[in-house]
Amino acid sequence: MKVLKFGGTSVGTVNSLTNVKRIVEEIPGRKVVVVSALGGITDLLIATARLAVADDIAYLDSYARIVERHIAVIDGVVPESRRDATLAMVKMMLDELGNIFKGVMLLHDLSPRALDIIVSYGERLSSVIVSNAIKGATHFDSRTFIRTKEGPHGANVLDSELTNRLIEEKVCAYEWDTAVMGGFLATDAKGEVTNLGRGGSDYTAAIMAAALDADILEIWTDVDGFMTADPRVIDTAYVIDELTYTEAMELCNFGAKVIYPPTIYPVYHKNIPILVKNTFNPSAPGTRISNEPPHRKPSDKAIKGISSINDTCLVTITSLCMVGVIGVNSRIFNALTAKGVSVFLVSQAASENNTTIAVRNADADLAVRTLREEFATELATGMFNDVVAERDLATVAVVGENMKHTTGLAGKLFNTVGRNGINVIACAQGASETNISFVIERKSLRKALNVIHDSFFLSECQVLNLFLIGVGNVGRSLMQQISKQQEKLLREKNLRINVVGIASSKRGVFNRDGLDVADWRRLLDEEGIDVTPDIIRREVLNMNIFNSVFVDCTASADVAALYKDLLSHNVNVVAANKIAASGDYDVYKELKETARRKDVKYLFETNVGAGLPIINTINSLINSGDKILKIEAVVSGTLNYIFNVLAADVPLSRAVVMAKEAGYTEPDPRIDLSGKDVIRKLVILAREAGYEVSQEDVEKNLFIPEEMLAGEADEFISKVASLDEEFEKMRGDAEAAHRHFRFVASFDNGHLSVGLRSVDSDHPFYNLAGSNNVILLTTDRYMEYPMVIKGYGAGAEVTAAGVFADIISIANIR
Ligand SMILES: Nc1ncnc2c1ncn2[C@@H]1O[C@H](COP(=O)(O)OP(=O)(O)O)[C@@H](O)[C@H]1O
Ligand SMILES: N[C@@H](CC(=O)OP(=O)(O)O)C(=O)O
Repeated sequence: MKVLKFGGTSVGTVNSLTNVKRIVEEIPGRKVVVVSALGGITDLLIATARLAVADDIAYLDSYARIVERHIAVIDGVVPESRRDATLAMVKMMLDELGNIFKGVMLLHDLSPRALDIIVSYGERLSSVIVSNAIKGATHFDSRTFIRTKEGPHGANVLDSELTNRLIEEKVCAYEWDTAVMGGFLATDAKGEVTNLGRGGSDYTAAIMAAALDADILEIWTDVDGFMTADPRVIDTAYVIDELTYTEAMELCNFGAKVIYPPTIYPVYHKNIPILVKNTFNPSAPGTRISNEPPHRKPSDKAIKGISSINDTCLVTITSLCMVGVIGVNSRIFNALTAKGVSVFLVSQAASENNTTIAVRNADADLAVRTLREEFATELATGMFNDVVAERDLATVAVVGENMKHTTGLAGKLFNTVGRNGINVIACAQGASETNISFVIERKSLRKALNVIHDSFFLSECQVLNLFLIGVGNVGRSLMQQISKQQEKLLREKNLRINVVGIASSKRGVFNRDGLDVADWRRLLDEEGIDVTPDIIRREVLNMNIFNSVFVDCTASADVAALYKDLLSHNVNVVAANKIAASGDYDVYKELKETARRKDVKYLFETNVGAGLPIINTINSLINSGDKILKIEAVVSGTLNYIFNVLAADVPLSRAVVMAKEAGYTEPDPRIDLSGKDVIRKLVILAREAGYEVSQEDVEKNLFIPEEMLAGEADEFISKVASLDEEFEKMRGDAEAAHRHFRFVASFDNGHLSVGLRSVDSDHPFYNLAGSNNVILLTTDRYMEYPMVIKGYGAGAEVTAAGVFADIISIANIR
């Protein structure tokens, strides 16, 4: 025999009730059907009662909605032959309910008992409707056999013995094929209406299954089964095929709403399996919960599921005198038990000098008061420190019986959350090793659940969440490359690039579910908000999303000023922007140290030589014990391009315009022409080589007079024309002598300089076409023949590719 429970989500509408009817009618033989109130009705009953007691006439509208919903489903699912009789019964109950609400309003009294009576109408009404909708069904009033008694601290608890006896008498003794009854409902020893607690219909069904020795208990809901995490929080959560009772219990106790926690015990005790099924997709296999250990496959994950509660307060009692003293914990728990405070996590270090317990926020004050009273003498003498409460926290539990076979799991877990800037405030793992629970700040809960789910369940697929700032040449190219490459990276490298923010200097669009980069222009125009760097910072930090990467493709000092805060919040930074790495030395150093301390990356490979592997190479040399002695470099693609295109018919001013049009220059070409861009790059190279240098340390032999650089960027090009003649002469002389002009950056024996040099055909810089860059590194190991790195050193495509490579290196994929 089967016991089937249909939750509020399954009996909420005509459509879902039609499915319920079909599912039940197709099952041959005897079955018990336990139903919840129509979805949302229990909450509506409570809300209506609260309006009535507050003398708020709006209760009548609320009551009218309750009436409407019930009448509508009768019209939709009860066969015509029984419709009038059902309507009459339901209307009678609804009238009673209306009178009760009126009484509550007139008396201004809503006792717990009255509220219990009011909520009972939910299941009383739904069970009458369902029993009339299903062919050949018999209705049973569960108030006549589900009995509660007073438990500790006045709570209603199931009177199992009496209930089992009454089920025998009131249900088993009768002939029926399909028994339909309301879940949740009960009566107490005095015959008053009570219930089994919110979500209690599952429990009713489990009690019935155990009492009737059913073959199976089926919990029908609106998802395909028990999932790896709450699907409303984690959109990649998926259905678990099999769970043991222990695993299900651990997950349900900790907020996995799909099954009410007390449900497991009665069926576990009788070894009756539970099957969680979807009313809206009955052919899906669902989740089977049983005693049999799941059939272990090599591909099985160590963790079966994650659940959480966001209502946590930690209460800590500390004393150096607690060490080795017997009975402190017993006093803590006895005192709390006497006051009815439920403790759901305990953590005590082996040093024994403090004990931390987790309670619900609502119990926090009582817990603190109770412990202060219990340890009043010790507190007065200063033996114990004051009892402290830390509120607004959340607890996460990761669960799985396979955890006990897996070493390094706790390490991976805490490393994963730590790298994402989530601080673990307390943790507990029982020796059964089926559950690791830990407490974090409530604001980080969503991030923690996502990052754990991502790294433990989708371990073959890693996610990077990107904020792309700057939609100039490089930013636009990067978005094109990402859009083209996204699918391939997912397919071949299991790397999911999820763009969660795009911003220009004026507009920004942010969405944690991901944005279509190919559509960036429309998104910014139609869905964007006005932004400033500070607004961008707030959007990134407030999203608080895991594995996040801030990609700066701007040339803005204000955006660069955000890095410190972002890195401190465990956001990786990839910068094409050179300002931070070449600016104030202390800032540069601090950014690198912050990244190291927070275990995130601050990468800026494209700051020198666009996509060429220069900074990574210098780092590899240094890390393997080499020493950089000398750097000679042509690192301005723009200047090299300009000197290469200069010709009798291409004067300097024209060459500058051509460089800008080809997308080689900085947004403001004066940054290139003034040598500032090369100075910055040289400083970055020397710093990465391990030297404490700044832009002021660079000897500057520039070729554009200082006064020409003042004023607006647009005027600059026309001013440059005044240099055309002089440059043409220089060019002619150089050509006659078979020499080429190069703007060279040099670091030699601690001395930094930049300047224009003419080189002859023997020099490695002589053949350097277009906008190419070249770097010569003389090191301890590359002394006689310096290492040469050469290639395209400017241009949106190669720079964006370098930025993309930095982003991908964060994921650490091969
Ligand atoms: N781990 C989980 N697996 C499946 N569902 C979950 C989980 N955690 C939370 N849920 C939520 O529980 C809901 C089902 O519970 P509930 O709304 O009480 O349904 P019912 O009315 O059928 O009893 C699902 O719609 C889902 O959003
Ligand atoms: N109707 C009750 C009992 C119940 O179990 O409902 P559901 O199965 O929809 O969670 C409640 O809302 O608490």
